[in-house]
Amino acid sequence: MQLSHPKQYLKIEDKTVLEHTLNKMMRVPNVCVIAVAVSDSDTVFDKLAFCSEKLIRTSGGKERAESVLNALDALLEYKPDWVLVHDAARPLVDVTDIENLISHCLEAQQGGILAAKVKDTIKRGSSHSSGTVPRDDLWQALTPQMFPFMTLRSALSCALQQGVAITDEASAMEWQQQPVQLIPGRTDNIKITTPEDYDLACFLISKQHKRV
Ligand SMILES: Nc1ccn([C@@H]2O[C@H](COP(=O)(O)OP(=O)(O)OP(=O)(O)O)[C@@H](O)[C@H]2O)c(=O)n1
Ligand SMILES: C[C@](O)(CO)[C@H](O)COP(=O)(O)O
Repeated sequence: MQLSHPKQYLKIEDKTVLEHTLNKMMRVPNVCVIAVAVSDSDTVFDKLAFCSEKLIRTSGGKERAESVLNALDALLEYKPDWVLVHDAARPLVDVTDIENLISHCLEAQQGGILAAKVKDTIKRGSSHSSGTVPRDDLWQALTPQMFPFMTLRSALSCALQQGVAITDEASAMEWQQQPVQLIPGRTDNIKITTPEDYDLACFLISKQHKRV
């Protein structure tokens, strides 16, 4: 985003991206505790006006997987059976989608992720296309991603120790041959990565607020 401050503190309407995201997670009845991985040098988080005893602050890591592992370590004392991992940069997530993910995982007793079927024609190449990729079984991984707590912790910890590339929790579970259900989620659950995503997120949040 080429910003001077972390993108989770960009304002959308009267709140930061992070507050919008956390408000969504706090509305999910099954969520008992939320660990937020925040850089140790961050001075903004503690000034945000969250009034929830559900929230705990943990240290962020250099990579996403390290942040997640730190957060899982902080949750150990609560002895959770399951955990949902969500990107701060996805404030548009739909609470009904999260509840649907939770139901599927609990019913099947298997982990799963919100995901969206790829709907565009996909090309392979750098400056020129070297071909079109069949997309019948291609999905875009979204978050939250929900897994049995101890299995995820051990998969992430082994993957980090062995230098395996982990861009989401599902990749650590796949590497350990653990099942990952693909649960269709709304495609407007976008990750704010570029300035265009931010503009779209502002528009979508105002639309969501008009619906509620
Ligand atoms: N060291 C890191 C990096 C990322 N994340 C989390 O991973 C999510 C997805 O990462 P992404 O936003 O794609 O990556 P960043 O490195 O945060 O951002 P950017 O690509 O815009 O630089 C973020 O919302 C954040 O919640 C994290 O916890 N710790
Ligand atoms: C978890 C994720 O948002 C799923 O789409 C994504 O993998 C985050 O990874 P990034 O490499 O930080 O974009």
